[in-house]
Amino acid sequence: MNKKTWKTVGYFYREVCKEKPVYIVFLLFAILLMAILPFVNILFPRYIIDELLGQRRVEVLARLVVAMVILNWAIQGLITIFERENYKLDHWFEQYFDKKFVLRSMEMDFEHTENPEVLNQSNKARDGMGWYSGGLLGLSNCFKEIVASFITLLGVMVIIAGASPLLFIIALLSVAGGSYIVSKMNGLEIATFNKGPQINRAFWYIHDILGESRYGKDIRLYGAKRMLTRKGEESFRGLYHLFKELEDGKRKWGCLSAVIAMCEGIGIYLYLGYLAVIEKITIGQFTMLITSAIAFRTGLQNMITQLQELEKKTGFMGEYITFMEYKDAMVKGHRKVPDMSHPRIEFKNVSFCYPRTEQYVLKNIDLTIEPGEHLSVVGLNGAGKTTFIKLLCRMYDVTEGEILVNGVNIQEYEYDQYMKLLSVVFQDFKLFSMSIRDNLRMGNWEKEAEYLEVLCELSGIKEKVDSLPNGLDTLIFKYFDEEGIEPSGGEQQKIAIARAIYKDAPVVVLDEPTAALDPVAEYEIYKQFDRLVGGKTAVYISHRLSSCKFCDKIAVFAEHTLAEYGTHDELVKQPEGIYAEMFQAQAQYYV
Ligand SMILES: Nc1ncnc2c1ncn2[C@@H]1O[C@H](COP(=O)(O)OP(=O)(O)OP(=O)(O)O)[C@@H](O)[C@H]1O
Repeated sequence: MNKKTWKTVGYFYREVCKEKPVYIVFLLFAILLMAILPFVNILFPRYIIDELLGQRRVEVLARLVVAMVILNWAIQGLITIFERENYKLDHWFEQYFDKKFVLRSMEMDFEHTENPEVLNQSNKARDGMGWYSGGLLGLSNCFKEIVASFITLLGVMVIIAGASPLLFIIALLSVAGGSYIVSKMNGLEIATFNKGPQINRAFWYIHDILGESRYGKDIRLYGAKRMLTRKGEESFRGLYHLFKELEDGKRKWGCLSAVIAMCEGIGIYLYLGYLAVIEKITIGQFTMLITSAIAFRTGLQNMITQLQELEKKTGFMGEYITFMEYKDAMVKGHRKVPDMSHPRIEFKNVSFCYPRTEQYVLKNIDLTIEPGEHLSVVGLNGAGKTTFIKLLCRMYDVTEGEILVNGVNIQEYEYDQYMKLLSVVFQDFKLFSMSIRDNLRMGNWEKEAEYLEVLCELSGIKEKVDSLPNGLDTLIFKYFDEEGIEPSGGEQQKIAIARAIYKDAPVVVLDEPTAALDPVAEYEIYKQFDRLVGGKTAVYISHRLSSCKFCDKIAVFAEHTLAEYGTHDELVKQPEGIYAEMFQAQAQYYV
């Protein structure tokens, strides 16, 4: 067994001991009983047969048969009870490890979620804990077989030792052949597992697209049917070939294994039959030795197979550990965030390039957002406006410089507490296929129900909600419920704005919040802006420069840097200014 096997076994059983130590107790009892059971069926028949061929005492025979049946029944029954208890716990652990996996996926550095290597590893982790290994149940079954086989082997060896070393040699040769075959089969499975994730991800990507109605329009309008079908077929073919290779290989080695077992059986019967014919052993001993030789062979073969299986399974399950232990690069602060209703935000000489890229997306940004100030961020596409917000939200750490909130580098703050300072609506916000109420509350039940009503009114979705028979309890999208709604882009944006306001954080960031709104709704949002964000600090990214008018300051991003900064009145007067030019360009269509 290699180091990875030990590490994986240690990792999982440490968790078991920590969470449900009784699991180990049941496992040990089951192992002990499994080891004892074969001896009942090896020893009793010998005495029964010898009694039948010898004195034929009915009373002795009856006692032997009853004892054998009761022992078999009792041991088997106890094994079933312990296994049933462990089976229940296995399910508990299946959920436990899955929950840890899901939590890790949600808590890991955001940049990992954009890294194909991590995404492949995540797939490997999930597959590795699934049918490839059978999870903890698979691991425990391996253990049970290994330890029980080992104990049985020791006993059987004592029985056979008195008979003949030739029996050992025949069984050992057969086991050696069998083990070689198992190692070949395991190699095939490992190769399949390693090649699987890329093909799997491509295959499921196409499936997920087809399962989401929002892709339906583009698929039809752009005639994407052929392209997607082709790509789906390609990845399906890839998967088919992968598994066909595996099954063909396993079948070939399986046939060879059957031939070896058959040769061994013939060898043992011929040899022990010869000893019985020349009366070197009794018929009872013949039966016992045949059963012992078979138990020895199957025990040893089983032990070796399960050891190889353990190595293979822990290899698969080790992928889960690799995923769980992915190093987070972002600084983890531990400073408590003080109660702050009016934070002051400072970008100090901040530069940034995205992970695995070398080009700076933001360069030397110096900017202060005063408490309660409303800042409008404008600029051409790709200038770095959203990136500026992502840095404030700690989706990435800055490459150079620092961001301070109330004089403290945001990296020093405890992450979850820091997140409570921010209510953000990104351009690519996502609503969940849950009720409107759940989408607004996001598990936060502190606010009064009436507050939701007010919010719906402010963000302009009240009319829509009131028109629905189930009101706020209507499901968004139709994934789960025919009566779910498919909100328009603008309606979705209004719900997203309401969700951000519901969070009631001291800093509100809206990235293109009105892009999908009609002019009336947009006007309403502008009009309600002060009521929506109140005296909170707010950052407002928009290409519609009319929105800048109700902001205190405007930051103009160009060529990845802060090109202009000031009030609307100041910037609009700069003759060569970018802002003045953009404002004029938009304004001319309205005169
Ligand atoms: N995850 C990422 N990895 C690498 N580069 C990225 C990533 N996200 C954005 N970029 C690049 O960073 C640059 C700035 O993008 P950003 O989204 O900040 O621009 P923006 O000013 O908000 O643009 P828009 O007005 O179009 O929304 C772009 O060139 C973009 O391609």
